[in-house]
Amino acid sequence: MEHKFEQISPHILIMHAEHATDRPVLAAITGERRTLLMDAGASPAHAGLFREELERRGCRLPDMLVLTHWHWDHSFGTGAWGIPAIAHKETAEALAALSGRGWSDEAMAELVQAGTISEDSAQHIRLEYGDSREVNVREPDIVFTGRITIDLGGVTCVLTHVGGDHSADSCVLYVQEDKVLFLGDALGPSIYGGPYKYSSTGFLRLLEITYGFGAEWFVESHGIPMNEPDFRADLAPWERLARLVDVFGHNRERVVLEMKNYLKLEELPRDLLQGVDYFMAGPK
Ligand SMILES: O=c1ccn([C@@H]2O[C@H](COP(=O)(O)O)[C@@H](O)[C@H]2O)c(=O)[nH]1
Repeated sequence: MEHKFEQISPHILIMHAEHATDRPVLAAITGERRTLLMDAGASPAHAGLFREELERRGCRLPDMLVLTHWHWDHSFGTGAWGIPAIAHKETAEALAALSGRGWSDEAMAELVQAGTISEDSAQHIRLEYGDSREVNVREPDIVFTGRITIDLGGVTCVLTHVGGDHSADSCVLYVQEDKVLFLGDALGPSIYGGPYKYSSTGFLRLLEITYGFGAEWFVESHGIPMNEPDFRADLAPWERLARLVDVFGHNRERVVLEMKNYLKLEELPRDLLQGVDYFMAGPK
């Protein structure tokens, strides 16, 4: 399989997301004194591929890492880096609850049953780690609440807790000098413990926070980096959908009708129809 790496701004090299096992974007942000890693990766194999590329390019290897949220694909690679990990208090609590557990099929079935992970995640973990899997969940070393700023030497990274439907511990990382905002999965729906859900007011709050940074580039963990005009265009129908749900509540028919009128379409595309379902399943 081909792996894709890209220098997206003067100080940032990313490893692109890979969809077979749902590996998210990883980023190395390098200043004059230090390199910060954004997300640890799904596994030692995932982490190892990025490390090899950094070495091949002669980049300074990461001195510390930050986690955008606890989900396995972002955090289970932590131990492989052997560096201090920084995470929000709720991320640390979620990882503490998973650390020391077994990850056999039976053990994962229990976690699925409890709504801690989904069957899709269990399947992705099986594919990422193979049959004789050894999963090492490491707890973070530095725990914060609210916001933490990391000075890499001429490059300032601000990790901010934003919460949201996807995961209550979600954080976003803003690299000030490069005007790049890493969103993790903060804009996604809730995926564990029941049907996928969005709350319209929660989603609109997150959009306001997102645009408030003044970023020129936006990176969602399972997508491709987008400049501001493309990102706004991509999010516009979702923003409209959330505003309609704010007004019409769980009146699905009306929301769908208004969306069709707005988009001047006979039928809504599949992803937006799915989005309507997520908003209908969630609180306002
Ligand atoms: O729509 C989705 C998205 C993700 N999953 C599974 O959950 C984990 C964690 O999700 P993140 O969005 O990366 O935090 C992911 O790796 C998938 O296994 C899902 O089931 N449905």
